[in-house]
Amino acid sequence: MDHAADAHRTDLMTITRFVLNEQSKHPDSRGDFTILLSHIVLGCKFVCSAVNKAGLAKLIGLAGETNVQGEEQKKLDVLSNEVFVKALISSGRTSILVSEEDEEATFVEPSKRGKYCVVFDPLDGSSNIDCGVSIGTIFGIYTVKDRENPILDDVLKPGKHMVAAGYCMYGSSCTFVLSTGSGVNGFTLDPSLGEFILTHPDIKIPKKGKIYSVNEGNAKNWDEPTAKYVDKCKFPKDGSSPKSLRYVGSMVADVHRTLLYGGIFLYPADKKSPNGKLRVLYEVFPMSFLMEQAGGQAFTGKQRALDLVPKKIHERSPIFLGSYDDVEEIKALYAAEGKKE
Ligand SMILES: O=P(O)(O)OC[C@H]1O[C@](O)(COP(=O)(O)O)[C@@H](O)[C@@H]1O
Ligand SMILES: [Mg+2]
Ligand SMILES: [Mg+2]
Repeated sequence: MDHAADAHRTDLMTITRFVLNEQSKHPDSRGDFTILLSHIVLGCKFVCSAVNKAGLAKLIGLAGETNVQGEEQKKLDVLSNEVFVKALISSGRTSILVSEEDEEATFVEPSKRGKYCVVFDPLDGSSNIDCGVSIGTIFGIYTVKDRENPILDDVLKPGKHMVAAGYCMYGSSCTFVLSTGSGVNGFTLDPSLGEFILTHPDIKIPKKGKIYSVNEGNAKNWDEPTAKYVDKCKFPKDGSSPKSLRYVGSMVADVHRTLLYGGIFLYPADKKSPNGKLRVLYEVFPMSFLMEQAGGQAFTGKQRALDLVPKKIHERSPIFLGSYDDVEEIKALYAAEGKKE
């Protein structure tokens, strides 16, 4: 690194500095959230490094092992889960953890408890892990009502009650996107500094987009409003240009592109999966929270996604999210369908 040329970079807005600035706006804050977030960020850096080395894992091992010949490698999603569970518990700021990888919620032992509950998908986009395509981590944060007595209802709450949500995308660059309920900000990892730097301040999703994103291989089983909507994207009758189709198959990557370029991401219900595929607590809610904070919308086919009240921690829901006007269109189609019934 050319230190003289890089001297000016010390005034960069790192994620820690950003969150400390936010914290200073709340005089009664004791820094618990800042500490929790720094542990999440550390987990993301660790997973980012493991993802970058994934193709070499058979040779050099993951998690810093140097000679693992003959030893079975940990799968990346299992490793990521361990990383986040440890990072979150050691923050001393959590009481309940819900991970996609664990059947049951984890209740943190009393001596390590704190005021937050974290729901997370440690590695999202599992079908893309082995071919080096973008994957990510998704998280949402609630507060616990009574720290002495955390209960499952502390996390079985509508997404609108989250105090923060975000994701980290392990792609051509490592990008961390965060909302604490007052807008959305994006940070990019500078590998030479090991710091996330604010690169996308105050992200606003375009009001209308030119891209739709869906697994069209499921079209045969879609309901009528979804089928009609996708047909309109391809054969618009109002003289506008057809939308482009982009589908990575990693929610983090598909939602990140939707957030920056505009458009709509759909994972609808179908005849085979009446509740869709994506999980309410750690996929649908955090992404819906970010979309609304960026000026977009998130809809389940029946209601505002953030109003859903989950009954189980791994519950699923159909989801349509993205640019305000594009989601308005699909809402109108579902409303018209409802009137027919
Ligand atoms: O392969 P499909 O059916 O299109 O599903 C893709 C969706 O499944 C997911 O991979 C599910 O997440 P996990 O990989 O965390 O299980 C999403 O990231 C993505 O949006
Ligand atoms: Mg996922
Ligand atoms: Mg996952």
